[in-house]
Amino acid sequence: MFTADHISLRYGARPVLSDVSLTLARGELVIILGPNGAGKSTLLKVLTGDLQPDQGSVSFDGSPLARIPLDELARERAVLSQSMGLNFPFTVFEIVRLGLEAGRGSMSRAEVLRLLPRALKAVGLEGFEGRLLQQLSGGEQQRVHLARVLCQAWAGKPDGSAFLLLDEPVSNLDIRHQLQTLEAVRRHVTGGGGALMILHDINLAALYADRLVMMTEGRILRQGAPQDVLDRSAILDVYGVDMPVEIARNSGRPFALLSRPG
Ligand SMILES: Nc1ncnc2c1ncn2[C@@H]1O[C@H](COP(=O)(O)OP(=O)(O)OP(=O)(O)O)[C@@H](O)[C@H]1O
Repeated sequence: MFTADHISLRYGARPVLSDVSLTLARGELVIILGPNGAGKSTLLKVLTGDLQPDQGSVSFDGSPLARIPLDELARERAVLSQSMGLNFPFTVFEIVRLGLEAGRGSMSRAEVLRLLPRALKAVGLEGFEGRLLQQLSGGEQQRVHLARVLCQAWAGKPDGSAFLLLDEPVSNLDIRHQLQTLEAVRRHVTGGGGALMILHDINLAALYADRLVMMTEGRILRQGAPQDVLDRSAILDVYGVDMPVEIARNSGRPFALLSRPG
């Protein structure tokens, strides 16, 4: 379990996170919503250990995050960042295998290699193994990285208990692949893992989250079950956009209606 306790962080003089507390348990899918610049990615980077908070602490399964060796951490949680910055002529197979290598613990090389086709299938990229990453579309590239992250999580914890920490994992995907990706994350969580995602689509977040976290200006405004968190006034507060919220008959989940401002 991840526990972030009273986190504050500044970039130079600018406060970016102010007294943020958040937990993430196995068996739970937590989705962070909030406007550009709210501090969502910064919070995720604090949870991954990439950024150190100025105040507060992060622990994983009761140990301070900073005390956990990086190779062990790589088996406990797999991270999808917003930008990958990979400019080498790697094939899809090579990229996804990076995840296997990062996560590989006690599993044999042959065992982990069997995870690769499963991950490519989960993101709808069967048959893409030999293609060069640079020659794929933006959405296809994003799905390759998702497959890499899934492989890392599965290889790291063969019992399915690893955590996925995903920064806007569906930002380039069409609706079918958005749903396919979120279903893969949901399956991971149902199988005993944990997942934290940053999304911008309010309705997609409300449909999939066990817990929604609404951030604005470096703070958590509300968190809880989607039906408890998502309402017209919260959306107005956070985004400055008036969106009536109804309950969808097919899912029983809240959904926000879009209309032109003014
Ligand atoms: N390396 C940095 N140095 C200085 N300021 C930064 C840095 N990274 C981010 N910021 C600032 O910190 C604030 C929070 O950034 P962050 O990336 O966490 O926002 P976000 O909620 O993830 O936004 P988005 O939805 O646009 O991805 C922003 O105001 C941003 O300009």
